[in-house]
Amino acid sequence: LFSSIAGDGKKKLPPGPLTVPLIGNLIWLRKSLSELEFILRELKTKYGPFITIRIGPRVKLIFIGSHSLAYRALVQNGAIFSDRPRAAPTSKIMTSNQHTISSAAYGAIWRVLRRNLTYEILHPSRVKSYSMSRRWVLGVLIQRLEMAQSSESFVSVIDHFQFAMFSLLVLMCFGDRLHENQIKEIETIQRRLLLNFRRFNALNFWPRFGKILFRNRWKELIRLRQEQENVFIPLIRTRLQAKETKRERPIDHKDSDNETEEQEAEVVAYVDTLADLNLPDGNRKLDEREMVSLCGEFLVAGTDTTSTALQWIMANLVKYPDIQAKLYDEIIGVVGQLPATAFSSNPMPAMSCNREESMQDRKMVNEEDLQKMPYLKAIVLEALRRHPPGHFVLPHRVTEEVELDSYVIPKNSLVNFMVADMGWDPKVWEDPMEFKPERFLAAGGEVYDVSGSREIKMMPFGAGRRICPGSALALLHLEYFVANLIWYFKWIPLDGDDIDLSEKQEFTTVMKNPLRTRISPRVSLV
Ligand code: HEM
Repeated sequence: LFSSIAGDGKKKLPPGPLTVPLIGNLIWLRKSLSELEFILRELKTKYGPFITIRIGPRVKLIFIGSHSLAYRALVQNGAIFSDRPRAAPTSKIMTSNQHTISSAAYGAIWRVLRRNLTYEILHPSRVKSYSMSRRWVLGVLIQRLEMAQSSESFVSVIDHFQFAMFSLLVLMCFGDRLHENQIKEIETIQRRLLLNFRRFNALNFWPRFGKILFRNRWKELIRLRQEQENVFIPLIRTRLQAKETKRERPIDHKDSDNETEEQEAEVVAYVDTLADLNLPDGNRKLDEREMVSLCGEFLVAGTDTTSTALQWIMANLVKYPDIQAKLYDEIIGVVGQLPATAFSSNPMPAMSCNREESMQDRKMVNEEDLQKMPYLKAIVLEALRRHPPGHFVLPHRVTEEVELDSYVIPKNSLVNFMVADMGWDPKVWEDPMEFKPERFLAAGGEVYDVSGSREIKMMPFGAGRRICPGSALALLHLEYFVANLIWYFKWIPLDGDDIDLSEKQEFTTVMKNPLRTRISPRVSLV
C-alpha cells in the first residue's frame, strides 16, 4: 500500500502513501485530525517528518512534524503559508462566510479583524483594564471550591474551571456588567455548538447529498446558529446603544463625583471595537451576524483552550506533590502566607451582587507579583509542551508552489503541523514524556520565547503570521489562576487514586478521566 511518491521530473512531493484508497478518502475527509493522529505517527515513523497524503487527484494534505521545517515554512516563508482553505459549508454559516479572524483568507479582511483584536483588546494596557473582572471571577471560583470541599469528599474541577474561563472572556466580549444568569445563557449555547462540532463537521462531506441524507442535522445546525444570534444580538444592541447614549451625552451632564461609574464605563468590550470597524470589502461596517460570528470565535478560541490547559496543570501539580510544594514556596517567598482572614467569613456574593464590595476582603496574589515567579511560568510552559490543548494548528493553505527541504509543496496544498509530536521529540527535549518544569528555567533567567520567532522547539500557539494572538492573555490567565489556587489550597490526590494523564479528543485534547482531587485550605477555618 505504501510507497514513496515521486513527482514529475525533479519535483518531488514529500513522501507518503501512494494513494489513499476510497475507504481511506472517506476517513481522511470525515475524521478530525486528532482522531487520525495515531495513523500520522505511523506514517512519520515510516516516511519521516514531512508527509503527503493524497486524497483523490487534486487534494493534497501535507503534514510537518519537524521543528526546523516548521520554522522555515511558518516564519521564513510566512507569506506563502498563511492562507486558510475555503470554508466548508457548515463553517460558512458559523463564520458569516469567512468573516472571522481564524477563518479569513490571508488578506485585507483578515488583517483588519486581527489588528482590531490585537490592538484594541489584547494590547497590554487594555488587558490591564480587565484586571477587576479577573479578580472577581477568580474570587468566585475560590469561593465555589471552598464550598465544594466543605460539602464533598473530593472536588471535580473541570466544570468550575470552564465556567471561570468562560466568564472572563464573556466579560471582555460583552462588557463587565453582565449577570451570572446571562453568562450561563451564553455558555449554554456555546457549549451546545462545541459539543456538536464533530457531528456538524460530518455534514461537509459531500454536502449536496449530506443536505438530503442528514436533513435533521442540518436543521439542528441552523437552529443552534439562530439561537446563538437570539442570545448575542440583544447583548450587542444593548452595549452599542449604551455607547451611543454616552457619546451623545453632553460633557457637563457627566457626574464627575461618581468616579467609579466613569472609570467602569471606560472598560472597552470587544463588541465596542467591532462596531467601530470598517471592512475593506466595500468600506462598510460589520453587520450584526458578522459580529455574532466574531464574538463566537472570541469565546471559542479563548475558553476551552485555557480551561483545558488549567486542568492539565493542576492534574500535574496533584500528581507531583514535590513540584506543587516548590511552587508554593516560590509563591509565599513573593507574597507571604495567606492571612487567616483570607477565607472570608463574609462569603463572596453571587455574581449578580455588587462586585466592588464583594472583593474588598479577598486577598489575592496580584498580577504584578507573577513577574517574580519564574517557577510558576516554567510549570505553565511545561504543561503546554507536554499537554498542548490542540495537537494540530488550524489548516494552512499554500498560496504558491514552494520548495522546502528539496521537496515541492504545490500551490493550494493544505498544510498542518504536528504540534504535540514536536513538543515530545526526544531529539529536542530530554525525557520528553516526563513533567519537568526545570527545563524552562534558563540559566540567565530569560523567559522562554513561545512565539518561535527565533527558533521553534514547541508551538502550542502555532507560529508565524497566524500564531495565536491570545497567547499572552492565555499565559496571564493560567499563571494568575494557578498561583492563587495553590496559595489558597493544598491539592491532594484521593486515597489510592493515581492521577491518570490519558487523553481524550473533544474540541481540545482533554483529560480522559477529568481531575478529581481533595483540596485543603492553607489556613485553618476555625
Ligand atoms: C492556552 C490557550 C490557547 C491555546 C493553546 C491557543 C492555541 C491556538 C492555536 C494553535 C491557533 C492556530 C494557529 C495556526 O493556525 O497556525 C490559535 C489561533 C487563534 N487563537 Fe488561540 N489559543 C489559546 C488561547 C486564545 C485566546 C485567549 C484567544 C483570544 C482571546 C485566542 C484567539 C485566537 C485566534 C483569534 C486565532 C486565529 C488566528 C489567525 O488565524 O490569525 N486564543 N490559537
